[in-house]
This record gives sequence, C-alpha cells and structure tokens, in this order.
Amino acid sequence: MRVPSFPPLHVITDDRPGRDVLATVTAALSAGAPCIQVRTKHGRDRDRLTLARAVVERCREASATCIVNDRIDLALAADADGVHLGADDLPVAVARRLVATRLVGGTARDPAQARRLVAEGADYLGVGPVHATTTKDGLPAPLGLTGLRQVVQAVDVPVVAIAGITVARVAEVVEAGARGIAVIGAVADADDPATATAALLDALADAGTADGA
Ligand SMILES: Cc1ncc(COP(=O)(O)OP(=O)(O)O)c(N)n1
Ligand SMILES: Cc1nc(C(=O)O)sc1CCOP(=O)(O)O
Ligand SMILES: [Mg+2]
Repeated sequence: MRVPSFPPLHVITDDRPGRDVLATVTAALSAGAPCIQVRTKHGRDRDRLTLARAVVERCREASATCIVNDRIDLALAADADGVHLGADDLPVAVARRLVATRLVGGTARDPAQARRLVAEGADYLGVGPVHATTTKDGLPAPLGLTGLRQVVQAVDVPVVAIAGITVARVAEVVEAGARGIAVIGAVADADDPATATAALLDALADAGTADGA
C-alpha cells in the first residue's frame, strides 16, 4: 500500500450541472475529509485539468489525499496522489506501470474481478454498487452486504464501499469488512457538506475505523 494510513472517507466530486464542486470540496476538507476523488464527466480536458489542479492544491493544504477518477494523464498532469480506474478506463496494470509511486484504485464488482485487479497492482478497490444510487445510471443490481463481504474476503487490499452509502449505513459496511466508504450524494446533496462530512467521519470512527484503520 502506498498510503500508510488508508483514508476511510473518499468524497467524490459531483460535476452535475449547477454544482459548485470547489465549494463542496473546500467544505469537506474543512471538516477533515482525508481523501477527495476528482470525478469529472463533463467539459473540456483543459477545464478538467484546472479543476483537478485546484483540488490537488486544496488537498495538499489540508494534508488530504487527492485521487483523479478515470484519467491517468490528468492525474499525472495535476500531480494527484493517485488514480481510480473502472472497467471502461485504461487497465490497472497500465496505470501501475505509468504511476509507479502513486495510488492506483480499481472498481470491482465480484471476487474474481477483485483478485484480477489486485494481481494487476491495484492498491485498493472501490466495490459497488453496494446499494441503489440515484447519482449514477447504468449500474448492475446492488451487491448488498453479502456481495461486499465476498469481495473483501477475496483480497488483501483495502476495500471502499460505494453507492448509496449514508451515515446510517456506515456501521454495516465496516462490519462487512470495508476499510472505508466513497460517497457523492451524502456530501454533495447535503444542505451543509461540512456537517455531512463530519457526520460520516464520526460514524466511521464509531464503527472502528480510526482515521480510518
Ligand atoms: C472508490 C470508487 N469506487 C468505484 C468507482 C467507480 O469507478 P468507475 O467504475 O470507473 O465508474 P465512474 O466513476 O468512472 O463512473 C469510483 N469512482 N470510486
Ligand atoms: C461513481 C459511482 N460508481 C459506483 C459504482 O458502483 O461503481 S456508484 C457511484 C455513485 C455513488 O454515488 P452516491 O454516493 O451518491 O450513491
Ligand atoms: Mg471510471
């Protein structure tokens, strides 16, 4: 693992129209978010790079980890701490070669895929959808806690549970073996993203993930 203490909360940016991404990132960091994932699905590459650089800068100031979703080139260009890759992105094995000293995360939906990604060099896995989500379309049926647990038991890298994760669901995913959670809506849709972030961190600590671990 390339992060000595694995960040238990990954706050993923929400770039749907009308969202103020940097305001939400700033609020989440002010509440102690240990990791921001820059996920941008819209706009020009130049604007995506500008955003990624701005998030990296804020994360550095807050001693938080910054991971860029989907794009190895943007992660390198922004000097991010890592990259997160799914089935439609460049392979984890390629990222591992290109970003040797940075974090590489992969999305896994079952134990076989999880083992493959770890063999390719993934440092951590995002596993989902654990629950239904309204934030992303086109996902397979939720894995539930049973599916999450099966993936956790198949690998020895930290697993981050994703999709539909709320404060009320933190304890059960940690009990299933997740080392952390990744959220969009629980922070981005909150009236007060800083308070929402603090509540998620409190729930993670209560569940036994101190600074996560
Ligand atoms: C922590 C984490 N887990 C899973 C995902 C999903 O990544 P991916 O499968 O590449 O889907 P998109 O995010 O690109 O829509 C993630 N981003 N983060
Ligand atoms: C980006 C993403 N990937 C998922 C997957 O299961 O691969 S679920 C998801 C969105 C998660 O948003 P929310 O916390 O609002 O449910
Ligand atoms: Mg992706």
